[in-house]
Amino acid sequence: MQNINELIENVRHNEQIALKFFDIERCILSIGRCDQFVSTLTKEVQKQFNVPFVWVNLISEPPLAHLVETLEKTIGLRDRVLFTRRGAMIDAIGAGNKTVLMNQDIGQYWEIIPQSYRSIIGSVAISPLTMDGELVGLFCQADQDVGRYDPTAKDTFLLDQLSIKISICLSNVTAREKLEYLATRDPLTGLLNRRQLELMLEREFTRCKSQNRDLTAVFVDCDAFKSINDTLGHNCGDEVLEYIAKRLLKHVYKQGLAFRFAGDEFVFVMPGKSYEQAMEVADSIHDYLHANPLRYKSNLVPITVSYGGASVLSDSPTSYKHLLKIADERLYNYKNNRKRSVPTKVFKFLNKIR
Ligand SMILES: Nc1nc2c(ncn2[C@@H]2O[C@H](COP(=O)(O)OP(=O)(O)OP(=O)(O)O)[C@@H](O)[C@H]2O)c(=O)[nH]1
Repeated sequence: MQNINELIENVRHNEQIALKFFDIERCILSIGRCDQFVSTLTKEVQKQFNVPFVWVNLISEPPLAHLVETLEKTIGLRDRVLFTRRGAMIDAIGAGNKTVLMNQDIGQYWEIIPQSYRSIIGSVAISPLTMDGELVGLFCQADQDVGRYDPTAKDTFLLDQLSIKISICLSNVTAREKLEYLATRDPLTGLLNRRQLELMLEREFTRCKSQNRDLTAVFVDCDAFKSINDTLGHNCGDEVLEYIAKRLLKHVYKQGLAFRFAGDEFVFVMPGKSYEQAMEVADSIHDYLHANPLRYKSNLVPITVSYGGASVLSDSPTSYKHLLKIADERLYNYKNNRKRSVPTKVFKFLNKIR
């Protein structure tokens, strides 16, 4: 008789858990952004099951590589998401792709645990997150109490069910983000595309004008790019564009955004920065490229760029398109003035290997 009561009690308990799973799934199923997904998932599980520490580990390679930038930039996700080697994940859960419970020697798996939790947690449940059968992450729940996720006493069936649901939702959000990434980025350099430049500039231009705040846009164009293509080939040309794009990102990072405008033309935009401040950044990009030729096969390809900028406060443009037009004209003037001087280094090099 007691067994039947126990059985009924178990069924009730499982039904309650299934309802909680349903609530969690309902909250995360239609989320389109990975930062909201991680934030909502971890908070919902904390709330529904009263778990003090919940976080996910994700790989930083495909198919999740495009999520890294957003997730690392989101301040509220500190301790909620870690980018971890797949090897470290396999070390923790083995090859079985099943939930593992631990309350001893947790320290040896430090790579998969946020630093601030390492000395506090007494037990942890680690569940695999998979996409197309491949391990891509771990869903982790932990408590100070060593008995909460005791490997000798607990069945992991329900936790495995939860991790399957989370894996399906992760696949959905990843696919949505991938589509958005492809629609907003230049496929060669990974920089934001021209459409995004126009959307961002239109928004920021209105905001800066109304707040009497500065905003500077700078065109950057590779010198003699056609000759690089013609002499060393299209692949080399592609590498030059990628090299310039990386440099732009490095110098503009945290102060603004960089875009591929068209062909060998790039634009960076710095809200809140004056013309002089943005020009200093352009100078430093130019100087770096000038001093560091690109290594392509057995060649060191010299690269120089021309640039021209315009800003809201010093040029008083009437629209964001006008701002871009002024910057483009300055680039054109700069290029024409320099044509006879600096790029000679590039031409000399190209003539030598022709
Ligand atoms: N490799 C490569 N070439 C491209 C790409 N997009 C455009 N191009 C080429 O870039 C070249 C741009 O030529 P131009 O606008 O004359 O530029 P340039 O030779 O740098 O001339 P100046 O700007 O006057 O110094 C064209 O030959 C395009 O075919 C690309 O994605 N990859």
